[in-house]
Amino acid sequence: MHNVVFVLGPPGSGKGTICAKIQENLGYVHLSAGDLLRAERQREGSEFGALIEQHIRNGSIVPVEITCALLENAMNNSGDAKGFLVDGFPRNEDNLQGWNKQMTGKALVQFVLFLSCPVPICIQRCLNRGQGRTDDNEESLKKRVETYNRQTFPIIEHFEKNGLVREVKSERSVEEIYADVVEVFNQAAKV
Ligand SMILES: Nc1ncnc2c1ncn2[C@@H]1O[C@H](COP(=O)(O)OP(=O)(O)OP(=O)(O)O)[C@@H](O)[C@H]1O
Ligand SMILES: Nc1ccn([C@@H]2O[C@H](COP(=O)(O)O)[C@@H](O)[C@H]2O)c(=O)n1
Ligand SMILES: [Mg+2]
Repeated sequence: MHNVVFVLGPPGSGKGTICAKIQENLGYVHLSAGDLLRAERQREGSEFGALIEQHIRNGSIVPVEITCALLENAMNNSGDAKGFLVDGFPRNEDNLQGWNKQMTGKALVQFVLFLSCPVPICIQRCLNRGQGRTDDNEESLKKRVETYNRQTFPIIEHFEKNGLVREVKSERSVEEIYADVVEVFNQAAKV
């Protein structure tokens, strides 16, 4: 059984940054759904490359069959891990249903780490990111934020109703955020 922490928040809220620190210090393996999709987009011979790029530019969500297969493969190929930080997933109802269908009995969701941050700050961070992402531009960001508000936030609310959400405000320095995140993981380890 894989232990899983879902990590959600608006685009640019710092999910990847904080997951890298958790992976470095707390023994969880970081799996970013977006990174896995970008790698699949680049893989020679992938039948999904063009479809993935279309969704990434439009800020829309790739069908779960593709994303969940990438996540499950990555988990199975990671060897023994204390748990997995599944960053940027589930992003919509299709992701959630597909995960439940494919991963029930194979993964246990410990909690959902929600990095909350005002959208204008998130947009500025993405525009300054400098990684050459095809979706870090004003037009794509507008669509990504819309997708977050319309499709992803309701998923966070769903988990909130089930008592699974641990919110950490991420409009602060990485050090301040990470200190609160460590506390969340310490509390989770006690139960
Ligand atoms: N607390 C912070 N304060 C200032 N800048 C930050 C902070 N956290 C992350 N950043 C910067 O903001 C940018 C976006 O961060 P990151 O890639 O971690 O976000 P993300 O939530 O994974 O975004 P996306 O959803 O687009 O993948 C990066 O350039 C990162 O260095
Ligand atoms: N569950 C997911 C996650 C991501 N995507 C697509 O990738 C884009 C980038 O994601 P980041 O988390 O790296 O920002 C995202 O806008 C989607 O197009 C997805 O489809 N499903
Ligand atoms: Mg990211």
